Amino acid sequence: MSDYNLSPLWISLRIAGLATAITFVLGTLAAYGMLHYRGRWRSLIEAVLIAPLVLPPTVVGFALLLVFGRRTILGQLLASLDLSVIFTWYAGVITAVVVALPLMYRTALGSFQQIDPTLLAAARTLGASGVRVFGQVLLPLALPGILAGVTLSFARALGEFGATLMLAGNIPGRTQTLSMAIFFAVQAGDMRGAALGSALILMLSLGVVTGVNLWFQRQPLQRHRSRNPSLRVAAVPSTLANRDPGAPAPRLWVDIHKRLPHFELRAHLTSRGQPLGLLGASGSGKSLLLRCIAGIETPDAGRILLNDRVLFDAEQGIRLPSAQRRVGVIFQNYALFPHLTVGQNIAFGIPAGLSETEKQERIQAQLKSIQLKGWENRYPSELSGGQQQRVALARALASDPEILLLDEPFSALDTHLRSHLEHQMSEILADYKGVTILVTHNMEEAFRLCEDLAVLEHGQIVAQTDKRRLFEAPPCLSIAQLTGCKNISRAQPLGPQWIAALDWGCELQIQGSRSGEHIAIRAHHLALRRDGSLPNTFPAWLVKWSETPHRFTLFFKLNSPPSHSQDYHLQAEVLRERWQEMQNWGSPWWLQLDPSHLMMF
Ligand SMILES: Nc1ncnc2c1ncn2[C@@H]1O[C@H](COP(=O)(O)OP(=O)(O)OP(=O)(O)O)[C@@H](O)[C@H]1O
Repeated sequence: MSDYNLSPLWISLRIAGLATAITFVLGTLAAYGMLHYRGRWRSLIEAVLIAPLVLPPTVVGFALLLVFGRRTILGQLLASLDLSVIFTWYAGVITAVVVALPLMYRTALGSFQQIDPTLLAAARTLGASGVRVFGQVLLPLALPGILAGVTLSFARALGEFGATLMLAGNIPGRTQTLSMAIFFAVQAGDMRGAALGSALILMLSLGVVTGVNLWFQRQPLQRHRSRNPSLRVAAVPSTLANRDPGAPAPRLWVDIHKRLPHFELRAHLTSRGQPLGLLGASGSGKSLLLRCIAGIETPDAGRILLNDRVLFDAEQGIRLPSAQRRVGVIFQNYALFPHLTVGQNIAFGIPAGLSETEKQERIQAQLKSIQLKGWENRYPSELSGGQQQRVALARALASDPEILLLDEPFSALDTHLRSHLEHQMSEILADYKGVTILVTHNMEEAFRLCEDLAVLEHGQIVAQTDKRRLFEAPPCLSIAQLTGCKNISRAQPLGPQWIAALDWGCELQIQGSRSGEHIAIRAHHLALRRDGSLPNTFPAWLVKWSETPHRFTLFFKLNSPPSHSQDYHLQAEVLRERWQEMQNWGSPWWLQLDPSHLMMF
């Protein structure tokens, strides 16, 4: 070993080291650029970036000679500056970058694509610029893939032979790398030299790969230990402080149109400062509407106004980016940054310009308000679903948003936690003075948390009104169903104030002059009587029942006994205690459809 010329080793390390650094920068930037680029040149650009991986090294070398050769334009330009690339170690760096770049690019792109896009959207809604999203969210989350790319690039650069030989030549002591030294040692019959060179390359490549793997295996532990920010614990007032009580109520005005390949959203919505519940069947466009308001999606036409600001105006070409909209979004999966602690997650959205002390005060105030004081150094993976939801709420509120968009925030929680967190949420929302929109499937939840309700159906807002009004007088059949009405029958007019309920097999007296094709009554409005003396009262046979801890749902058939378990007309809901009294009355019961509770559609 002592007489082995080590210059190829140093040249290889110098070339591979510099090439890896350049490849890392170019590869990750190219991957970031291509992550969002959907233009028509995408396939061609990808093909060019990947080509060196699939082309023979001699072809790559020849192509580089055509670019950097002494007779080319670039070569002559360099010569006029007394510079030359070919037959220098820089040529080795250039070829190593070209052949390693596809590996770095592909691995980085693959890692970026694995990252939940909601995390990036969340970062943008919290006011982060593109550079910050890249540096603080995308890059750290893609770190395993990026490191794999760096390792592969280093190994590839270290082993590059054919293209380097063509561009840099084999000049001992200047451009001769280990790979070349091995090749020429074999040619010269120096098997011992070739074996030593090969062993060096093997040790270097395996050493780097193993070293990176070992470092990375220790990483989760290191993260939890070393990244604990020195968050100062101090008793501070809540930052959810009420805004000026005399301030005008916050307002949102939305009138937008967005066309997707299989869906069209045409939504007109206003919010007058009270929490607004957004109801609608699955796929009706609720999340899409929120994403348009947050600036994650861009409508094709229309306007979005928030207080005195225009967030979007297609005609005037105004498209305020998410980061400038001052929206706080609670995503369905909460979208907490997994590589940041609870404290760092909350700090992410705090507007720039505050001093470190003010920042810490705001974090502590948020932690206090969500009852997670002392949890600032935990990672999201160490929290329960309910705790994650609260951190997401605190993170959104810490960014001081003018509007809070909550996309089914309780959907991932069990019933007990749901009601507990709903209570906490209602207290926080009561203090929050911005616009709130809550998307939910749960009618009762919407009723408890919101004052106004809007209903979205097939991409259109079909109703927006005070919650009580929506339940008492649903404007259409689908809203009656959506708000929990279980008894619906086709209707046929019989005369003034009389209709035939075709599916219930009875004739009913109705109030006023309302007409329609359907008649409906809510299950809790059906009344059980001892006799048929009141209007719209019919003999009813009990077909079956289902029970919850406090209520019974009773399935009745009117006017004749049932023939099977599906042979029923109406569902009535009664409290358990009341049913225990009534069940002794004996069959048939008398069921009253009070005219004042009948709804026509
Ligand atoms: N990026 C997209 N590209 C194409 N179609 C989309 C896209 N985003 C949403 N859609 C379609 O738009 C419609 C509305 O989706 P959206 O997620 O808003 O529904 P939703 O009412 O929130 O449903 P859920 O209650 O199930 O979450 C769906 O039919 C969906 O397939």
